[in-house]
Amino acid sequence: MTGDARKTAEGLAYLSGFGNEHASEAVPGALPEGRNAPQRAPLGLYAEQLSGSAFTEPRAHNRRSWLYRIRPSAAHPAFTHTHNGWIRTAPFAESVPDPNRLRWNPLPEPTDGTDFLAGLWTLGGNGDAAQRSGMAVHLYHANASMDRVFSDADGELLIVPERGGLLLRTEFGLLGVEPGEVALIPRGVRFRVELLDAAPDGTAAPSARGYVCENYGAPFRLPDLGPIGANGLANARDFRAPVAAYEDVEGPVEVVNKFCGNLWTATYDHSPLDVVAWHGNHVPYVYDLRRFNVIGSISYDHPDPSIFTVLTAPSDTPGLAGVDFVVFAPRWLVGEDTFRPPYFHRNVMSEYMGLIEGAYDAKAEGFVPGGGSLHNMMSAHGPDQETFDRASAAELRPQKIDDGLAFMFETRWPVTLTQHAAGADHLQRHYDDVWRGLERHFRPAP
Ligand SMILES: O=C(O)Cc1cc(O)ccc1O
Ligand SMILES: [Fe+2]
Repeated sequence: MTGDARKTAEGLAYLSGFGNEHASEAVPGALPEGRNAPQRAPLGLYAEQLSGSAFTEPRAHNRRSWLYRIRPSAAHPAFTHTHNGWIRTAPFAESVPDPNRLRWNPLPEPTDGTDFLAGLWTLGGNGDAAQRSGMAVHLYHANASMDRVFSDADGELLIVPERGGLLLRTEFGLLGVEPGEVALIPRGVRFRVELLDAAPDGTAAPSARGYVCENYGAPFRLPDLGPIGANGLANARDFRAPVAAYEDVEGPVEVVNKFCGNLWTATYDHSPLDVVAWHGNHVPYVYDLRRFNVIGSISYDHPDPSIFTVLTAPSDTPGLAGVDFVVFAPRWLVGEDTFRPPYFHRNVMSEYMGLIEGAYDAKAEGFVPGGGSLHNMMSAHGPDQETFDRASAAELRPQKIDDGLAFMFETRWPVTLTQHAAGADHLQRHYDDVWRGLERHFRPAP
């Protein structure tokens, strides 16, 4: 069930644009013309709608796709409850919400035969999946491709690889996603995660690793640009959706469905990745973070990191995100008479940060690729002592920050940890010490 022997993202075709009404057919004539549900769909296919928003939501936010498939999704046996592995779901009540600054090293290497789903490890989250609000932070590590198929009724999945490329076989077609890129699987869309080859000779990467934001709330969208104008930040045309590609497989296929926090499994007698044509706007996509158009201060002061928002999942309160996905991409710093790294701060929003490669400009050491930090609501944080000392004394020439790629999931509610994250061996025990050496410099008299 894992398809081609060699797994590479080369040569995959894509459709360009964010939120578009895309249309694609893997077989000419598979997509009906002029209507969604003809009496008999072309080529003997079944027509089916997948709704990602209520039917009646405003047109600008309405999301649905029409799928033309070999079998309707309804043709499946009953799901039975299975074990949840390391996956947990909001509401999170396993641990006492922690006001401390917390930082983790990367997950340990997975045991042999760990696929993406078995290697999905929930750090924590907020809200309530059944109420369709809030989010969860997960990490993953995997050294095997999935044979099974997964779908998440609880939310959309923003996948942020840190190590190893992934091939996502979805109902809508194939997406390749490498470290430095992100992929989004919309709520309810079925997919399988396979590991891309690390080398052209077909050698698979020893393991893949990364982060996942599970967004239970309103789907991620591009932020408004306000006075920035019509262009900039993540440009819509750089988002890529797959072209239709289908599996025509008869035989047992395990399908795992995450529903209100639990995993349910059923063995289908065919592959549900059997969509021959589709059209609509509830679609998976990939985005290369290096395409992000970074906008910042060209005069003085360090702007708030909202300027680096790639995608925002709005709440019911204007300007208040359920979760923002923010990237700290390569950029020039030119601020005059300015402390250039991130400032000291306390924030009503809660900040989970991860590192895709290199280093992050607020932390001299200890924040490593594959690791992560959590600065919950109002916890005091900012540059570590070494960064503060260096930046306070630095000569303010134009400076290129191009030695790392960090990101943040910034959310409106505190993140409560799972028990396994709160007690993890890879939780750093002395993170507070990075701010310990910040001495007083106050001199009341000049
Ligand atoms: O805490 C962090 O490193 C993230 C962050 C970056 C920044 O440039 C300003 C504020 C902020 O929370
Ligand atoms: Fe912060």
